[in-house]
Amino acid sequence: MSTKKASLKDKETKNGTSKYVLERCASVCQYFDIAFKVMLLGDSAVGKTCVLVRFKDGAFLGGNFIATVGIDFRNKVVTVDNAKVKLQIWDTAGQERFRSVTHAYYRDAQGNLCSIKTLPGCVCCRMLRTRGCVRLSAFLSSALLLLYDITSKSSFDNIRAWLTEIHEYAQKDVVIMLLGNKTDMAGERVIKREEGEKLAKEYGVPFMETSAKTGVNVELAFLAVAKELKHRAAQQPNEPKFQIHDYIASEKQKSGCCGGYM
Ligand SMILES: Nc1nc2c(ncn2[C@@H]2O[C@H](COP(=O)(O)OP(=O)(O)OP(=O)(O)O)[C@@H](O)[C@H]2O)c(=O)[nH]1
Repeated sequence: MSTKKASLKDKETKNGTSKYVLERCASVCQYFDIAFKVMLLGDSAVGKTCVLVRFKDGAFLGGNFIATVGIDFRNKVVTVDNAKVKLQIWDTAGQERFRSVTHAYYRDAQGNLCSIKTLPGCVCCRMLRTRGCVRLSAFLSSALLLLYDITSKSSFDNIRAWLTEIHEYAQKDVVIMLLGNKTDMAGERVIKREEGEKLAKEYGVPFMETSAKTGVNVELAFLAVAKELKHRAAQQPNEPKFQIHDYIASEKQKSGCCGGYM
């Protein structure tokens, strides 16, 4: 730690809060305007970690499959309508034996006030109250990206069970999107796109097919839920409601990409 930081850290403000911590909190506050949680769910090996890595780093994790143990998260800040939106993306383990861990996080995926968990002794919540800063107002709501693998019938069949579980454990107003991953594996496809579309329509959730390998639709999936969450959080009374289905359709049209029920 630099001498400057060390000396700042040593100094206490009137209310006992270190100036160093306050300054760090303030700088992180400026980094984004609003934060949301996005959870990746679905059977083991459908590609949750790969989708996250594709979105976060623009790379594909090929090679040997290493199953996620427990739960992990990564942050990415995206721009939505000129606002900096921080997505805290939780990668869950698809294996049945970790299911109880995942359940605990469904509920926690909402209303978590202090997002700057990386700072020891973070006083951000106190800062929100004392400085009237509303930009970090909360993880106002959250989204779930539910994945199946288009080459695995069982992962598709299990989507109904996942949705039942989500309705049991998650907050009622959570944004849900269904993703059929691994579209690059056309030769091994066992689930037609229409089947994914039909299931999504039945549950009234947006749907698209993705490939963590080629990157197709991965960014669009995250941006669509970020936009939906941001609009829900900042919607003015006389503003028209954001339509995630229309947004996805128009973005796909722009890119000339594959259709899909939304
Ligand atoms: N061809 C292809 N392979 C993929 C794609 N996405 C993931 N994979 C492969 O599928 C395997 C499983 O991917 P993961 O991302 O680790 O799966 P996961 O859903 O996170 O699995 P758990 O951690 O057990 O829940 C790995 O071998 C990946 O390389 C994709 O879009 N295309």
